[in-house]
Amino acid sequence: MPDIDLMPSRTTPAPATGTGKPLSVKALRKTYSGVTAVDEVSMEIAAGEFVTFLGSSGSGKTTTLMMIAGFCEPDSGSIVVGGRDVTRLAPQKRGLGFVFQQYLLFPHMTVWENVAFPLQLRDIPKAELRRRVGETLEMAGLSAMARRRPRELSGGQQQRVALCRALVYRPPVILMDEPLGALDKKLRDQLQTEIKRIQQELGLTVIYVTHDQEEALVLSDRIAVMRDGLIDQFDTPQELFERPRTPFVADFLGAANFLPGRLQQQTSEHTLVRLDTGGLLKARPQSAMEGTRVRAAVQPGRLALCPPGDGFCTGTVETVTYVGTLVRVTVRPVGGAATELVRLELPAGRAPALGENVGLTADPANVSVFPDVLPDPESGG
Ligand SMILES: Nc1ncnc2c1ncn2[C@@H]1O[C@H](COP(=O)(O)OP(=O)(O)OP(=O)(O)O)[C@@H](O)[C@H]1O
Repeated sequence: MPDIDLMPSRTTPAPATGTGKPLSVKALRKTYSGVTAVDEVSMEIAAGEFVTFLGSSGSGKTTTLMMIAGFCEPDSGSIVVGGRDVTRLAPQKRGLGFVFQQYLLFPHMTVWENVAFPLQLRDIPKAELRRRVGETLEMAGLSAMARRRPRELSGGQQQRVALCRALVYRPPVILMDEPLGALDKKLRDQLQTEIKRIQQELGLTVIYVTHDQEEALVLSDRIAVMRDGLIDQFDTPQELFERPRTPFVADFLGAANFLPGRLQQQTSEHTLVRLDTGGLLKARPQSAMEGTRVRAAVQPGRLALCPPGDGFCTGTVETVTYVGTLVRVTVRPVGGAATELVRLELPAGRAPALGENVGLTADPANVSVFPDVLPDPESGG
């Protein structure tokens, strides 16, 4: 973590108004001793958008955020905030708000003083300051704790104070790096809802970093799925789910089943895949060549049971696990060489019996097809 000065400088320009693009990133690149951490990341973020960088550890999320914040210098590329190129500006001159996993509150100051500090730095008149701090604390449910010091607060309350301090001066963009990472699951869920509510109420533009898929799905208008320093796909949660562009996205977001087979027919309406288990699976149209090896991806929640012989595959139920109102089922397909279990998520009322012989079916609109990178078994490779 760099030496962070969280406060805006007195010369920070007025935040951009709610029009146009508050943030534009072009071809950002960063290498560390020959290792590429971020490789040509570009994106445009609209006013009021909640955008999340999602990816596994080491995918370049924090490095990208730190370059936008100004704590890490890019090798190349540019960052434009509210129409102004800030690529070479110090963090405190970019006028952005920050919330990190570590709360970084001033321990000797009360909650009120912590939140008022950014406004004092900017010489905001006293009456205006009182109004804005009061409103911000109220919104975050912290009014009753205004006189406490950080050590007298829980982790969740401290993080709310940090959030208030970031939004009290209404920066055009707020950057958050795993802000809920140190909290337990229940508190995380509660604060996610609060962050989303405040963001929507104030129309804030937020860039958020997390490795937690569920958190990203709950919070985001758009998610940039990152892998090896690159954005695999930058889309709405629904698009990522329904139209993943890479196997990585399908797997990372939906823990998809990948069913190997060969592309049999391609029309403008659908793609037909002859699965290795023998059945025919209909998917949405793709741009792969007929005859090539492919993997059909379908999420567990998008599969349904049908009578054996009716669907794209028949198999035996191996496990049935109840998870609240859902039931997780695994099916061992019969036929062909494929032995991978197929995972389903069904409403609890539709649970099959262990050992039952079932058919599997899926709406073609929910099936993606990707070229297979594995050697073709029929070519002897
Ligand atoms: N200061 C540094 N020096 C050398 N390598 C670095 C440095 N910071 C990051 N890296 C490397 O750059 C890559 C991207 O790191 P980054 O922290 O951006 O990933 P991340 O997706 O945020 O991961 P995490 O979720 O674990 O924080 C990693 O391979 C990491 O080891």
